[in-house]
Amino acid sequence: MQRRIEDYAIIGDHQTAALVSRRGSIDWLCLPRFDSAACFAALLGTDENGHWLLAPKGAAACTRRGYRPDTLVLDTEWDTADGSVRVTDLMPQRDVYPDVVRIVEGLSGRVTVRSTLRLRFDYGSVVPWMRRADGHRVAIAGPDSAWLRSEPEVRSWGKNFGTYAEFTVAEGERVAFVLTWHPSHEPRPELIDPFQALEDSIDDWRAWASHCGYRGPYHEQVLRSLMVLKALTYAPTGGIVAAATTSLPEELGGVRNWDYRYCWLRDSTLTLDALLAAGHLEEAKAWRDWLLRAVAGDPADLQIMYGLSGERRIPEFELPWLPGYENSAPVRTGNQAVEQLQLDVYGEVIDSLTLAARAGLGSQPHAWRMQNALLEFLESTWQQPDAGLWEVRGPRRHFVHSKIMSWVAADRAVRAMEADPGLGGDVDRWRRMRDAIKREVCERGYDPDRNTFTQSYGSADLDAALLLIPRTGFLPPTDSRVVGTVDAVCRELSHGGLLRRYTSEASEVDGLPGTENAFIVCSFWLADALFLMGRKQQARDLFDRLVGLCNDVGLLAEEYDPDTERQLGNFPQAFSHIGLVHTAFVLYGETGGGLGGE
Ligand SMILES: OC[C@H]1O[C@H](O[C@H]2O[C@H](CO)[C@@H](O)[C@H](O)[C@H]2O)[C@H](O)[C@@H](O)[C@@H]1O
Repeated sequence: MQRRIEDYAIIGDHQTAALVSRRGSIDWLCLPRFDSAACFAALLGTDENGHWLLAPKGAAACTRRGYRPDTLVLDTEWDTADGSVRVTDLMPQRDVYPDVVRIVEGLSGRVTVRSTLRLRFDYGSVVPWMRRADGHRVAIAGPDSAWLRSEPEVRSWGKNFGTYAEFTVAEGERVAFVLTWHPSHEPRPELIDPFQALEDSIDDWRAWASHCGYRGPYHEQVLRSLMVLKALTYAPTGGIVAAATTSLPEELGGVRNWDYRYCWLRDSTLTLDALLAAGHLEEAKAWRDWLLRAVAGDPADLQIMYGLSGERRIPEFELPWLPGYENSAPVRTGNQAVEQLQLDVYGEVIDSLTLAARAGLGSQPHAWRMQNALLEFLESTWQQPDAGLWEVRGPRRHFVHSKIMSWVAADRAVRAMEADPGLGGDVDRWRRMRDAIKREVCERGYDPDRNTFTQSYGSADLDAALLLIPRTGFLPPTDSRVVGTVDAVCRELSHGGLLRRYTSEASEVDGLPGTENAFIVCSFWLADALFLMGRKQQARDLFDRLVGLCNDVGLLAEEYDPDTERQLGNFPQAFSHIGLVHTAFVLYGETGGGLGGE
């Protein structure tokens, strides 16, 4: 059975998230946090690695599905020969421990529904002991325990290390299942009322969505993207994960499989910019506080990513018992990129803090002190080669995008000090740094013969990250070198009308075997650049195409293969949804001129 990435929808409780397929199967869920071990890992293996199927008996994919408007509550419906039935999936905001609520409702006729639950703790490897207690089914193994109950109680039985239930529903009848996780050494948590939880979830999401400040076309898709970004935010700390999954491949059958369940400074700051643009200040404040805690200490020890609570150690290792999505092995947890030097993050952090202050968050003395410390570190580091924003695993290089983002760091500090001399500090020092970076990039990162900036100093390769130049303010969008770069990137990186990050033959740059597909956010960057250059219709046409890549419930993975028309890479990915929101604001928003620059 093929599990297509675009067949999944996300539900979540702001601490973790589950992926639900069109068959009605939850095939991915990590408990209790995004970065915990998965108890349903069928997505990266088989049903035996854990899943929970709830659907009409013998049914295949649903007839239709969709989120309740302005919520992350998912309705999946089947029309069968015996009638129609709906399963409503949600993860209510938790008090202490996480719950998955699945409510079956008869819509017409009388339909037999079956639940097949295979809990497999520790990424699909541990089969728990199951027993009955107080009318519940209880799974227990090592540190994990999960309780399954239904309301009203329905007939259930255990077989072949699975838990089954079967019942019929007629029109208007409802049966709710609640799966609750808790540490196995603790007593069973308080029971929640699943029907009340449904009402509360709907109210909570709608209240949040009502603050969305975007008023342009594609409102529904923009709002859905913002909700995905909100769902990827870990509420207890304010940290934001890059995606809900690990190891969904960038190339089917390949090794480019990474764990995205951590907080990248780059991805988080861009998420924040998107949320800020739409008026969500609360998340911005929570993230700024998270950042100040996470990076506290010596600026030389700044990491490019952290765990959800600011943890610094995220060791990368493989899970050999999981065959991987469509045999794309290895499956990895942790991420070795945590050890890399990536100079762009300084610019992204400082830019984002500047935007947050401007958006009304108010300045925070600690934040300004931290920015100065970061700049001091960058002053002595910007001339070094680094791994770049693509986190290449080949040798370090002088990536042009990294240098430009170093320029952004100095530029935003200069501008903040010019606007508010009371901030304190040596503005001339950062002016000198800013000018030195610009001089060097224009000399060493630009190829006058081809009229394009290049991926790294002296290289012939191009890089889609160069499309960000106009939005940073490094050069105006109409500068002939910028126009030349945009044209060259379009020519050389185009793949089925979308863009790759860099030339696929550049595996000596990224140090990895194989190749990859179109990297979705890069095409949004192209739309932004085209718009800023005045090619507005071309930008709008591209945006239309990109919005059309979303799956039926508005979700995007990291990459897209235009040949097979399949989504690839981790899912749903913040980067891609950030791109959608940002470009909508650039093309149609009231701010009109972009979020991250002039
Ligand atoms: O391409 C190799 C690298 O791929 C991953 O990095 C990508 O995802 C990050 C999270 O969204 C993003 O910040 C980065 O720009 C992307 O290149 C992976 O995390 C790396 O370990 C890997 O080297």
